[in-house]
Amino acid sequence: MTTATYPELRLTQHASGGGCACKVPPGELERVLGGLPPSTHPDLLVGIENGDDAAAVRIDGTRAVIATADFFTPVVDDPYDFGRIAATNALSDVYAMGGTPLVAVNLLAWPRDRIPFDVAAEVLRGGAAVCAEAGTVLGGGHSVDDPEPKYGQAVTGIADADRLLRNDAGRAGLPLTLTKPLGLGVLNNRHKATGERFEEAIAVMTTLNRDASTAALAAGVRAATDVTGFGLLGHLYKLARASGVSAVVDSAAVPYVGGARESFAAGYVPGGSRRNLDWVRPHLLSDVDDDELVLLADAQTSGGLLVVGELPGHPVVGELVPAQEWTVRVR
Ligand SMILES: Nc1ncnc2c1ncn2[C@@H]1O[C@H](COP(=O)(O)OP(=O)(O)OP(=O)(O)O)[C@@H](O)[C@H]1O
Ligand SMILES: [Mg+2]
Repeated sequence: MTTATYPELRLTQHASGGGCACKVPPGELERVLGGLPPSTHPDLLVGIENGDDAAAVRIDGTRAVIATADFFTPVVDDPYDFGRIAATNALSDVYAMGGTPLVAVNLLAWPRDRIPFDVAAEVLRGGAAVCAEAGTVLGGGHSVDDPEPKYGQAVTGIADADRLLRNDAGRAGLPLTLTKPLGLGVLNNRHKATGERFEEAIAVMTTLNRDASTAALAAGVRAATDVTGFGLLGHLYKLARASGVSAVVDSAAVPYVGGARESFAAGYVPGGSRRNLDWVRPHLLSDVDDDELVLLADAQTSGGLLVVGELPGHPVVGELVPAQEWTVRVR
């Protein structure tokens, strides 16, 4: 079964949001999670206090289990690509903690009365292809009827308990490296509006963060996060805040997927990107205009790793500095 069987089908038209841009706004999420009782279990190495990428639980003297779940509405029309992107994004949070994903289970929601359920098979096939590439066992899943299609995975991984890539381990004086270009939210927004296909964006969103994670661990990196729905500025703000430092971004050094700037200038921008900027703005000092800031806050789907340290082959986009009255500066 392929999209050729349903040539008119446009998955993105069946969802209000799309991809990581459909995440709950960061400020609201933190307010609600703040009401949860804190976990004091002695083996919990990383919980929800700093909004890190996944939970980490020590299981013996050296190892930690990494647990995470991610699912969202279609970010592209092609069901196979949607499956690949959602799975790549779900595995990413394990890589962002410095872990190896061992087993994934599918999370599927489908409006069976509006989209043939056969199409869901294509989504699942895309997710399975990514797990095969990652060497992750796909071990089952859960499926529900839902007014909007959604897909993702819950992923369990393993990591060296003393070598996690945490978002609270950033130190002043260290460079910031970004392993994928930005602009994915802008291009996904244009794809949803026009149906145009952006091959480079799909290639970026289906690239595993595995190699970047392995390179970061080999380089002795201690702090990293993945850049997803809250954008570079949002995730960098969270990392700097959790680490008790401030961060400087060199806007000219930040890479973008081809066509992103033109698409932004033409008015394609997800609502989530502006919300991200609004959230960070009280903690921001900027030498650049608002358009540049919205691009830097663009809600990414299956974005790259933001690494505190240098990685060969990837651009340094800024640095961490001692804490200032602002948390993020863009120059
Ligand atoms: N419903 C929830 N209950 C408990 N914790 C939650 C819930 N939703 C989100 N969180 C926690 O809030 C933090 C931020 O979540 P968020 O989804 O932005 O991060 P993430 O897992 O890194 O996602 P992404 O796939 O975008 O990288 C994480 O620590 C996550 O575990
Ligand atoms: Mg994450």
